[in-house]
Amino acid sequence: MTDNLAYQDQDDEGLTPRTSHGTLNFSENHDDSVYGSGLGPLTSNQVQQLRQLHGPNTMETGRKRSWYQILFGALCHPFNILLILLATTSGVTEEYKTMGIMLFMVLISTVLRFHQEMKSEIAVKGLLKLVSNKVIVIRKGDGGDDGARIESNVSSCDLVPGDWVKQFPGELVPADLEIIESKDFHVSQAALTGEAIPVQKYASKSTDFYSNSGINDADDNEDESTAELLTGIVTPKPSRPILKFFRKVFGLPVYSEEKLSDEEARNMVSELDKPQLCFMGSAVVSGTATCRVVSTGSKTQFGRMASELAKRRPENAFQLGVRRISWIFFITMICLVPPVLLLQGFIIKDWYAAFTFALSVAVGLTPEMLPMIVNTTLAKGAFEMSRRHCIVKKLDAIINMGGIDILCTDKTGTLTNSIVTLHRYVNRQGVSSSSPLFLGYLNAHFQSVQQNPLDSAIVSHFDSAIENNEDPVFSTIPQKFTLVDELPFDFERRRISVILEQQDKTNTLLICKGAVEEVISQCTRILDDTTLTNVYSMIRNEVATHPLSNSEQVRLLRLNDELSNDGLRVLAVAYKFLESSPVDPYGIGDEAELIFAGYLAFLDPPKESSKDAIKSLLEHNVQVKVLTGDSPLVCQKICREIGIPVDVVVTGMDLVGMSEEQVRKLVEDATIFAKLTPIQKSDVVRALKKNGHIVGFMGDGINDAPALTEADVGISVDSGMDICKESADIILLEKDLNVVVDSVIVGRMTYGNTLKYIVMAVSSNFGNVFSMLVASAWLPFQPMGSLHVLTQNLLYDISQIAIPWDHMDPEFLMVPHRWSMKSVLKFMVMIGPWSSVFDITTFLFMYFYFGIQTPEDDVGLFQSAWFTVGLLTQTLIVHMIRTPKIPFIQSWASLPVVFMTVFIMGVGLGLPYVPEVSKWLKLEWLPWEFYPFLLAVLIGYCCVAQLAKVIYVALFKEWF
Ligand SMILES: Nc1ncnc2c1ncn2[C@@H]1O[C@H](COP(=O)(O)OP(=O)(O)OP(=O)(O)O)[C@@H](O)[C@H]1O
Ligand SMILES: [Mg+2]
Repeated sequence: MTDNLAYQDQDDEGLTPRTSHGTLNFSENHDDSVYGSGLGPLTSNQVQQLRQLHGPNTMETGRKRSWYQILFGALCHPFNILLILLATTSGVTEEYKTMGIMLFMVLISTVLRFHQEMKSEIAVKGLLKLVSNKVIVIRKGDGGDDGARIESNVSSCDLVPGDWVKQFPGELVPADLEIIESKDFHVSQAALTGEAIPVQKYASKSTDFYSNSGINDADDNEDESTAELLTGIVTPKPSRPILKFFRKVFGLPVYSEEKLSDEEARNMVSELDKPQLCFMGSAVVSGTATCRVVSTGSKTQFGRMASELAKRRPENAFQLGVRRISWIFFITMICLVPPVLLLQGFIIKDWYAAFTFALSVAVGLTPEMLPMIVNTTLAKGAFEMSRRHCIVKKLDAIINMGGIDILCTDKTGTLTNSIVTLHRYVNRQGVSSSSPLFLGYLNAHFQSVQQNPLDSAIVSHFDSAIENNEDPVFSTIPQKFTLVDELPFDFERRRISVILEQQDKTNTLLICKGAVEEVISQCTRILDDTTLTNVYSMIRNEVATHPLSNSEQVRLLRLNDELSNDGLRVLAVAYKFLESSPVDPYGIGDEAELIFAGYLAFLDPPKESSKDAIKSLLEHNVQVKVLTGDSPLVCQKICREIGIPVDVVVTGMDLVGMSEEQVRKLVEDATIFAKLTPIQKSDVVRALKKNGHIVGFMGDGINDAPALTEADVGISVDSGMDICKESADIILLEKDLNVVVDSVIVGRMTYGNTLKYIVMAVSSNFGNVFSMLVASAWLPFQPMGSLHVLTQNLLYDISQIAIPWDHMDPEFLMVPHRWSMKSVLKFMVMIGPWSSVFDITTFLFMYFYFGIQTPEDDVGLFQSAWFTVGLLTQTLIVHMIRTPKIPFIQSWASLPVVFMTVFIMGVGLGLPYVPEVSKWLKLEWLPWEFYPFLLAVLIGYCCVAQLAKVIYVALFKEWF
């Protein structure tokens, strides 16, 4: 009990008074006045009152951000802060013009980033509303406490403490729950503990007491264990308003103010171990349960841990790369500014001017637009994807999407239509027979787990058989049985059984259906179907059966192969009679010595659209591999039809016992992986990743969740299991591979535009560093005034704001791309210094041709000339670097980029001639002799840069 009380002991003052059995939290969570008189399901009135008290069952995590958080994020980037600091320094030294320009840069980068991020946030929020996790809730009807229990499907946000919910495999536990009743109920708490192995949860003795006695009684009860159970329910510290505000602004969860202490963490673990409690964020792996909600939203254990959990997410290569690049810029600046200051100070002997010059060089070397361009490009990518009905949960997943070179996918619904129909039902001889249909129907009808497409197909086929009056006995069937027990489906056994009792209590029947090998392996006899007069004779045990011989087993497997080769998905159906009141509860051990009844064969034809999508993926150099739990033959047939190569087929059995090396080799060659368990699916993805691939995984079933988490990009669909949507990075509103193709292209485009800016910034900065050092060391005057440096920088920044709206060459979009720091550095060294050659040429020209050699000469002309040359070459670099081709001849930038660059070049050329502005900026008229030189420099620069590009591509076989 002390364990649980320990972390209840804190409120704002750390002084939560305890009740006799627990703490205030207990009474807070279970306030009698609103909690209802007992612990049965709630009435709608109670639900309303509880919702007012506890709010919706949501948490302030994830990517939902309000406008001021987005604005704050856009403004408070280290580069902006640096600029604001530099601007403040300029303000202090009364350099108001410099200050104004710096603040204007901050304004542009903030406003643009804010605008694009808001736009994408609104679009994604709108789509996210369409994706909500539903849960079956049991509430009382209008008759108040006496009202009938009504089950309904509600959004998990609508749950309140006290609600009763039903839980099924694949669902996420929607709140902290206490189990009332369960069957083989296993949950994975990996999201909370990192422990992948599912744990069993069941109602404990104390819970039984609790649920039977009603909350008021429980409060008075002496039973310590009940109090212990209840005190496990956490109410976190309410945040102080001021802290709450700042946490909100910083996008941190407002409900968890501090890190858990060791003791708290220990207590939490002991909570997680309790078999009768299930926690939000866990996933139901198998079995079913009826539970009562104990805490919702931020009051759950998950809510409390969310800030800790968020930190666990590792950065991907791209995020890490951008951070490193930012550091490189920063360090370069720190290293360069002091020598520039000293050189200038000693040479021109004006320390004030040297200081302002060094300051503006610092600004010039800061890629202040980097965060704006990266985030705007990503946000724009997310917006583009949202237009294709594709929700990006994590922004950087877009970049990974562009890098995918292998797409693994499940089969049903992705490659095939999700509409499965029951096509044939045959006996051991392959002849149509009602017995497998009849047994299959009972199995599908009585199982409590939500039906999958195969079960739905059986039920709807059976219903239409009743409608068509195919067999009059059919219509009376469900009423003749009651469900006694059930052995739920799992992906290891690949079978599901129900145990039914005939209402006249004559027989107890186990009906098993599942994957062919897995069912036949449990059969010892086979139904002699020829003696069947009507299906009742079978369940009355009036039909002959005979032992299943080895040769007959082989024949059955051959029949399965024949059906599978026709593209049919086959399930085997078997049954047996059981003792009606066994000593031990029914269990998986009862699935033995079964009587084989026949096959059900389903039609699940390939999707028309997937053929084009596969072709397009292959054209875009994305290999497609199918990872399925289904049989290899059906999968091969479908793959052949839609154009996936089927050279090497691997099954789950092949992988068992293989070394990591062998698996890594095998996964390269094979395209079809059949009969995989969920863990094997994720093993295959991991092996591919280890081989150096960027792997996308698309799936929608509970068995796909581990692989979705493992993959670089997990893709799921709105109609998929909750756990899949939770594990995925990208959710599609329609399960269509063509949307994946579009997303890959958007990803590559986004990556290209981001990288374009990064390599432009690194290479032009690298060149500038050289030019500045040479100029400072050589010239006895400033090569450019600080105001010139800043204005040039500002104009250059403006010319680049259209980059997120640029396009990439079609060739670039045809291949996957991945972040490589090495490439960026190579680029910087190989391409960067060329601009310095032309800067130094300009110095020489001004020095010798115009004779500007001492501070007494026309320094203003020198500065104006370098201002113009620097601005024009820098702006041209946008066109040079965006493509490995010849700009304007082989490849054009998008209209916004062309417009912005031409506009800025025009402004640069015109500025010296605008009377007031040129005076303000200290720019001078340039004589006509300068212009032929300028033209020669620009042409020379383009030629040299093009040559450098050709050499670079020839050497490294890549262009970023
Ligand atoms: N409702 C069911 N009843 C009995 N057996 C089932 C049922 N659902 C699936 N199985 C068996 O388990 C096997 C694996 O399940 P399933 O086909 O759903 O795996 P999967 O990997 O999700 O396949 P896919 O790639 O087609 O989505 C199936 O081939 C089938 O034999
Ligand atoms: Mg599936």
